Amino acid sequence: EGNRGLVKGKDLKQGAKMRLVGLTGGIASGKSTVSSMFKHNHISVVDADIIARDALKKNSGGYKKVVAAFGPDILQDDGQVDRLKLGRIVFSDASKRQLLNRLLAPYISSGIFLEIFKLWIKGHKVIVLDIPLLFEAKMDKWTKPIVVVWVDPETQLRRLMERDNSTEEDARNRINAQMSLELKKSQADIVIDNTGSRQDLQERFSEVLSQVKRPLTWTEFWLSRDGALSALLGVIIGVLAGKKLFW
Ligand SMILES: CC(C)(COP(=O)(O)OP(=O)(O)OC[C@H]1O[C@@H](n2cnc3c(N)ncnc32)[C@H](O)[C@@H]1O)[C@@H](O)C(=O)NCCC(=O)NCCS
Ligand SMILES: Nc1ncnc2c1ncn2[C@@H]1O[C@H](COP(=O)(O)OP(=O)(O)OP(=O)(O)O)[C@@H](O)[C@H]1O
Repeated sequence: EGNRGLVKGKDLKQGAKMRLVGLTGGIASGKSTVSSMFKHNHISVVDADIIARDALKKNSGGYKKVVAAFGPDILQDDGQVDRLKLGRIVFSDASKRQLLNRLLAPYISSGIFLEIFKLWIKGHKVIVLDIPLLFEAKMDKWTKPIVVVWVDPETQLRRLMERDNSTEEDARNRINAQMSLELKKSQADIVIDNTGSRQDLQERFSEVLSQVKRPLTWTEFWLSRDGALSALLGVIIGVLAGKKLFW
């Protein structure tokens, strides 16, 4: 067993296990909506978009790399990154997007692992990872089950344009910057179809919640204390070595 010798007793062994639930989908498919439902049910969520935002904060390591690569044109008067402007650039040009992903990847992945580590230290056993690019960044191998929030393409485009008040062209560019939602759906353990009403979503969510909260099994033992520690060390060493781990 993964945690033999480190903890004694059945309850403590259970306590050493951890379930990392992957939550992903397409842009505007409803991940944040589902993620707040998890939070309302006292399940902790690590939000990759927030970590990515921190990675671009003024004078952070990621900020310096991105400004050096993209030039001061992407800055506002106050020196912060103009996210709308940078978004227009990277969502209409695949090579620039790859460049941005490559520059930010080490900060985002280490930020995600740090958050997981903090929650794990506090004894959280079920942690939801809300990561839009879970598959693209190959982080799906860390998570089980993988929950994909799906919507039909017309609904996705309409909700995206309404939410961001964007043109159809900008919205389509953003959708096309991601792996197709159909492909993500085919790789999911659990699919949440969010094409219907919010009420429909709430009902489907309740079913998913009970699946996510079912007792932890020994198939999850590799994420025990030993497993988590070695994974974390691996990531830290990888990041320090400057390896391209996820992109
Ligand atoms: C380009 C940026 C500045 C645009 O900022 P903006 O505030 O307009 O959008 P926001 O960050 O809220 O992202 C909205 C959605 O866009 C999608 N998205 C963001 N980055 C990417 C990307 N590199 N590739 C594909 N889709 C992306 C996600 O679905 C995300 O939920 C920003 O998205 C960014 O820094 N992206 C690179 C970092 C990244 O990969 N983030 C995704 C987290 S895993
Ligand atoms: N079932 C629903 N009915 C109507 N509107 C919905 C439904 N679910 C979500 N929405 C709305 O659709 C938009 C997209 O949802 P949300 O922001 O949760 O998507 P997201 O997947 O987190 O997007 P992103 O990838 O950009 O972070 C929001 O404006 C949200 O309020």
